[in-house]
Amino acid sequence: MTNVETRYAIDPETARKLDTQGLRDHFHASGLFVEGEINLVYTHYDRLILGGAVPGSGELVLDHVKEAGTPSLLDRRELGVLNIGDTGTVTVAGKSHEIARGDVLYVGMGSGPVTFSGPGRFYVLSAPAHRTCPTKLIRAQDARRVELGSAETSNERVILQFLHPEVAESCQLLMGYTQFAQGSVWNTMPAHLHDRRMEAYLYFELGPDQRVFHIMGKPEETRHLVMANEDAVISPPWSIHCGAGTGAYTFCWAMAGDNVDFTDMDMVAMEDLR
Ligand SMILES: O=C(O)C(=O)C[C@H](O)C(=O)CO
Ligand SMILES: [Zn+2]
Repeated sequence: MTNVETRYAIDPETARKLDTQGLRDHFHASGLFVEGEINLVYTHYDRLILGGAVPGSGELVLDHVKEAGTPSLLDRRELGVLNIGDTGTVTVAGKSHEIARGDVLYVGMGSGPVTFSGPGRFYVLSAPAHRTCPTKLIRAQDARRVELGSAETSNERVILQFLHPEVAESCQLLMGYTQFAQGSVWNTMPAHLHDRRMEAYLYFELGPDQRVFHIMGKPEETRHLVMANEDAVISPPWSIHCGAGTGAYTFCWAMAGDNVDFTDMDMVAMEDLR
């Protein structure tokens, strides 16, 4: 079963007038990971699709998605898959890939239906593509590592880059996840903007009684969204995206838009935040 929810893009002036539920309706997504289901959110920000596939004891096939307007989803799109569960299998074009927790599979445009099986919990991300790049499994140990932050500012962390020009070629998708040193809770602080690219975050490995306070909005007009384990947030191109956890967590970031330049960021000065 594949369920799809559409989220339309809204401008910052509209967003600043929203109450808590309004913000959640537009930017927050929960319940993506349900056994026996593929649950997708189709956002009109750069037409990124994000979602979860949890096959359990059966098999799930990602194929026709009406919202994409093509017979098969990947006819005009590329796909990234991160496994946040136990080792599972993703089969593409007759080839099965064993994906361990923390590995990422890139699937190129035109690959046809994608089949999920085994005890994995698969986070899927798809963006429109204009050419085929090779399907590639990237193990966690082969990701590009960027160490940032410090214990003094509670933001010591390592960014693991999987869909990045130096690791695996893609058309639009950039993707990876960020892990924290023990005791560090702040992600993406100091904050930044990149109006040329939207971003989506999935928070995971968060305890059931813990939450991440995800901060969004224009730097001079911030709001927060309270995120539980396996909740996702859509970050519009005009918004900062950062957060602090009440406990340990990991988050997957993914971007689509004008370029695949991870360092294309406009830093926001602390004194400009409101
Ligand atoms: O911890 C961080 O900082 C990040 O992971 C930043 C995101 O990857 C990002 O916002 C990239 O634009
Ligand atoms: Zn960013």
